[in-house]
Amino acid sequence: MAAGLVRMVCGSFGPGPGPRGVALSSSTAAVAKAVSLSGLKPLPEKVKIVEVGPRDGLQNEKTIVPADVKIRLIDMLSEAGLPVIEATSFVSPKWVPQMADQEEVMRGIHRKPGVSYPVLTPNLKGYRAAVKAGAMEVAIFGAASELFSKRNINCSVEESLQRFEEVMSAAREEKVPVRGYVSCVLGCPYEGSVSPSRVAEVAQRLYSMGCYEVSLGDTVGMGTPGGMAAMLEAVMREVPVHALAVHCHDTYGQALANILVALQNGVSVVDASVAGLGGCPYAQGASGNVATEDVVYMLHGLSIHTGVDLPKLMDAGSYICRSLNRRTSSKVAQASCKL
Ligand SMILES: CC(C)(COP(=O)([O-])OP(=O)([O-])OC[C@H]1O[C@@H](n2cnc3c(N)ncnc32)[C@H](O)[C@@H]1OP(=O)([O-])[O-])[C@@H](O)C(=O)NCCC(=O)NCCSC(=O)C[C@@](C)(O)CC(=O)[O-]
Repeated sequence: MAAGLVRMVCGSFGPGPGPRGVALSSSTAAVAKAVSLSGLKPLPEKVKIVEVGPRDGLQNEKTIVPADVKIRLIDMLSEAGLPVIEATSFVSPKWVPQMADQEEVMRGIHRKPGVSYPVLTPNLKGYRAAVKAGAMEVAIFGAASELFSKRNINCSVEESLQRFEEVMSAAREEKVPVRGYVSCVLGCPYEGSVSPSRVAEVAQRLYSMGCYEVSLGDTVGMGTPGGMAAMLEAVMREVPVHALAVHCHDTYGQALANILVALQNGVSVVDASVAGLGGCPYAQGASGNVATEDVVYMLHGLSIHTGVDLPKLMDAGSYICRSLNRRTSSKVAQASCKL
């Protein structure tokens, strides 16, 4: 594209000056009025974004990303105002070699006060190693699909819940907060459709064993807004909405629409991955998570507070894309000509 045309395209952001200039919409009152006129249900005033790029985003990279790059990425994300950054996972290095440097990463990050750095732990061995490495919060990860559970953590859903009980009991004693994931909430790459009642059952088990939050993962990004609404209706009968998060991959381009439906249902915690990095090693064909930049852009456009500085976030996205020699998957970053 000719340089002049690039400038023209990058300069055309409608009412406000675009992501680099913060003001995306005319005013909070105007947005609130427009939202209510459009018949949308009231949206939360604030959303907590859980940044999963350093873990979910990088775990599937074939070439090992040096620990110092991961550390710099995490530090840039905390500087951008992300309140929760999933830093790494304490899983078997034979299963996920990319996360084998977890101790070095945990040692190297500059912990910003007020920011949480949870890590994935599939079992007690992972939990113990995580705490030893300085983790102050962990996440356990189950699934609503038997076949996915088997491929991902080599056990049935029921066996996984028993392993998680062991983690929970150690975490309770040591006062370590635990987040829970349910994968395949809107479909499974191996089993196809997954019933909302099964998702609700697994979510309820995680919540009742003590997870302070349960993140509902559309692992392969096959869900659509109708499916999200039906699944949430079932889950919200078992788990209070304040304890729910959504974790949407964007394989079919449905992630933002699905997130909006979740917000309309009262969910106020959204997982996302900078630059849209990622994919699950045990979910063939899954693309990355929804890009954090795109989520922030949508939320700020709806006058929803996130505490995230979008230009700084885009710098973090540029940094990791340059390091991986990869084009960003964030539409907002692409439109802003960051890469
Ligand atoms: C769970 C296991 C370990 C079971 O794997 P296994 O082979 O059944 O485990 P095992 O207990 O039989 O042990 C086998 C070996 O692994 C070791 N081991 C055992 N546990 C650990 C541990 N914690 N850390 C390090 N090493 C461990 C253990 O010590 C032993 O070592 P060996 O004697 O052979 O040298 C394995 O299946 C695993 O590590 N899976 C991880 C898979 C993974 O990380 N998947 C991606 C994350 S999930 C995801 O992305 C979805 C999510 C969360 O984002 C939400 C969504 O999108 O839906």
